[in-house]
Amino acid sequence: MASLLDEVCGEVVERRTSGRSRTAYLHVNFRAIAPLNRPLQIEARIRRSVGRKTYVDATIRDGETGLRPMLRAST
Ligand SMILES: CCCCCCCCCC(=O)SCCNC(=O)CCNC(=O)[C@H](O)C(C)(C)COP(=O)(O)OP(=O)(O)OC[C@H]1O[C@@H](n2cnc3c(N)ncnc32)[C@H](O)[C@@H]1OP(=O)(O)O
Repeated sequence: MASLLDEVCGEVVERRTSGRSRTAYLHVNFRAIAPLNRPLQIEARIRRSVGRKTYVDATIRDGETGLRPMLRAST
């Protein structure tokens, strides 16, 4: 789950900013148990950019219910 969040955050930064990037830190909050064998909904948004640093927030939700996030991450 943490790797998924890292990947999606990296992808958003790659698409929205110029140049190569890499994760400096990844903070993950596990808020609920993520179900197996069900689709997941993963969302990542750039929170702010300061110089060459980009801050990203991401969530993973149940892909069928879309209810409150099971995981939250910030990078
Ligand atoms: C289609 C494409 C899809 C792409 C998906 C890709 C998924 C991406 C997943 C990954 O990124 S995997 C790679 C995992 N990451 C790494 O391997 C990074 C390893 N670490 C580094 O390369 C360096 O430590 C890093 C570039 C992050 C920072 O080195 P620098 O020499 O640039 O840092 P420097 O010491 O000059 O500090 C610059 C600023 O960053 C801050 N900083 C550095 N490391 C930090 C850190 N770890 N956490 C928080 N802040 C950090 C530091 O405080 C400072 O802040 P200020 O400018 O405000 O003073």
